[in-house]
Amino acid sequence: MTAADAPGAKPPAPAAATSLALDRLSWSVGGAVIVDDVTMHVAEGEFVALIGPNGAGKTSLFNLVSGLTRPTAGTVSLGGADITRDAPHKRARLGMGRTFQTSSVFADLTVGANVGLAVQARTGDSRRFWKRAGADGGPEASAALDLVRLSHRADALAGDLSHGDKRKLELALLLARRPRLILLDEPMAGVGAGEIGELTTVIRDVHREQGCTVLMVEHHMEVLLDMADRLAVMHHGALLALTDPDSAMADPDVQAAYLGDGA
Ligand SMILES: Nc1ncnc2c1ncn2[C@@H]1O[C@H](COP(=O)(O)OP(=O)(O)OP(=O)(O)O)[C@@H](O)[C@H]1O
Repeated sequence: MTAADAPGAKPPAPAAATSLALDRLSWSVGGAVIVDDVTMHVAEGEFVALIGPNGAGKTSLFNLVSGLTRPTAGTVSLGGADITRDAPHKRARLGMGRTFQTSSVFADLTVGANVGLAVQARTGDSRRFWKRAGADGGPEASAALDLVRLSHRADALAGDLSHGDKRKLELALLLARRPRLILLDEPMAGVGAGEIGELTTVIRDVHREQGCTVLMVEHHMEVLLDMADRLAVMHHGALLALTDPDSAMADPDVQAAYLGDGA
């Protein structure tokens, strides 16, 4: 009898199912290989940060994941379903949500109405939205605003928000669509130093409380180290490392890539 067979022994924890799977993914333009044979599996609920020097191919890989561009080779799967040929809106319906480096909020609407519209876009219930939009966009919008710590700004015009608060609003817009997988494209870009700490906390709360999978591109290394389960390090279009943050930062190849002599 092994220890695992002993009476009262706990069964081994089941391995988490794969959320996002990229298999041998490549993308070439005009003869240049921009994404080079990337294989990466992200588990349900995992937080993976995609890092790498400028021009490494991070945004290009994001575009392949979200469907903005089609790979020249390889596959993208979500929850086991092959979505390689699916358009971005179909991926969104399957539970993939993405923020962009440029803001996508309606500047002339209130914060609450922006989130209310996102809820309505999911439920398709325009009557319910317009009935409640005047107040705060409805209870689901309020819950999303609470989670991103923006409830106190529900009546403000979205265009009047600081960069950091706009990023929180974009997260609330994503949450309203109830994604299984969130793609965050440089959420700290343009955000003032004083707002980075709170935005980091909000992203961490969203990940923990919603239990969704997160893939995030970010240059601010200091926020990633205690946030991400694993770092995926890209260099010259290829995946150089995919491991826990400490191991990734200690990897000589990763250090060389950041110093510019890792070619
Ligand atoms: N449509 C395109 N046509 C030609 N080259 C492209 C195209 N898109 C990206 N590239 C090139 O591919 C490389 C990777 O670009 P990408 O934007 O994916 O890198 P990145 O890692 O996101 O960089 P950064 O950190 O600076 O945002 C760059 O050399 C870029 O010039």
